[in-house]
Order: sequence, then C-alpha cells, then structure tokens
Amino acid sequence: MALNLEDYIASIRDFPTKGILFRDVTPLVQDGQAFHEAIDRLADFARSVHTDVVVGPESRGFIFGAPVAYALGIGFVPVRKPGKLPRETVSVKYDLEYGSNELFMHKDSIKKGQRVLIVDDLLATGGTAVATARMIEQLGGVVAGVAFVINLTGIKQDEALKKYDVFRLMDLSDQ
Ligand SMILES: O=P(O)(O)OC[C@H]1O[C@H](OP(=O)(O)OP(=O)(O)O)[C@H](O)[C@@H]1O
Ligand SMILES: Nc1ncnc2[nH]cnc12
Repeated sequence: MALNLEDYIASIRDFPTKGILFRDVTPLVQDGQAFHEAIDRLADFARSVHTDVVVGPESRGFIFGAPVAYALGIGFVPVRKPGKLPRETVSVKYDLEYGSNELFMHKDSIKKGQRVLIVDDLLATGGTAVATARMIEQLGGVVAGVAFVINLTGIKQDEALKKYDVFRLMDLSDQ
C-alpha cells in the first residue's frame, strides 16, 4: 500500500530563524520504505517527461536527485554554491528574501538539446529552481521539468516557474 509521505516530514518552528516553519525531510530519508517510495515516484515523473539528465542543487537536491538519475540509468549534475566546482563554470546570481546568492554549474555538464529534470527537496520562493533553469538554458539544455518532494504553499513563488512542468509529492503550508 502507498505510504502517506507527509507523515515522514518533521516541522520545526523558528528554525533556522524566527518566523520560519522548517520542513525537514530527514525522517523520510531515514526510513528505507518511505525514501524508496519517494524516489520511485520522482523517477516515474522523470520518465514521463523523457529526462536525459538530472540536475540537483546543493545540498538537499543531491539527496533526491542522484537516486532518481540512478533509477533511470542516466547522469546526475550537481549545482553548487560558490567556490566548490574546480573547472570552468556558468553561474547565476539570484535574490533571497534577504540578500543574494550565486549558484554554479560546470560548463560541460549539459549537452545542447538535452532534456534536463531539476530535482530538489523543497520549493519555497522558487529562486533556486529558476536560477538553475537559467543556467541549464544558458548551456543549451531544455528544462523537461522541475520536481520537488515538498511544495511550500502560502509563499509568493517566482512567476518564471509557471512555464515549466512542475511536479511535487506533497503541498505543505509555510505556516
Ligand atoms: O525555493 P527557494 O526559496 O529557492 O528555496 C528552496 C531551496 O532552499 C533550500 O536549500 P538551501 O539553499 O537552504 O541549501 P541546503 O540544501 O544546503 O540546506 C532547499 O533545499 C531548496 O534548494
Ligand atoms: N520552510 C522551509 N523549510 C525547509 N527548507 C526550506 N528552504 C526554504 N524554506 C524552507
């Protein structure tokens, strides 16, 4: 029988700062059956959009992205924070609620025309996903879809996400 994956998410008030309700995926990952089911369902979506390669943003995107790529027998590309990738990169700066951030990918990580699935644990403002999509497109890739374990509701999400096929395993409120 299918598990209720929402039961495996911990919610922590005022972490990492006051006013944030942190949705923690570690109980899901710690449970073999729940983790397996989450990856299977993300992998089904990946197949349905004809994914050639999976891209995952550091660091929680690695936890879900790499097993999805493995399940399909395709490659995984990490999106990293500043100062981590050793070879030639592309990068995109994006705004956070307070301040800004920059993400990087290796220049040779995506081949022209490849269908790319972005996988991450959680969609909040969409800043990370949109910045990642921009880099993929800059490299000549096609964003086949964007897949999350959790979609946070009640938060203003980047309109630029609307043009993509967005899939999530569950909706959870930001409050
Ligand atoms: O939709 P957004 O507003 O961009 O927020 C979602 C992103 O924030 C979190 O990562 P974080 O940058 O905290 O890094 P971590 O995975 O290393 O904890 C989460 O794992 C997503 O990648
Ligand atoms: N509320 C939240 N819980 C967990 N990760 C997050 N990343 C951004 N917002 C988050």
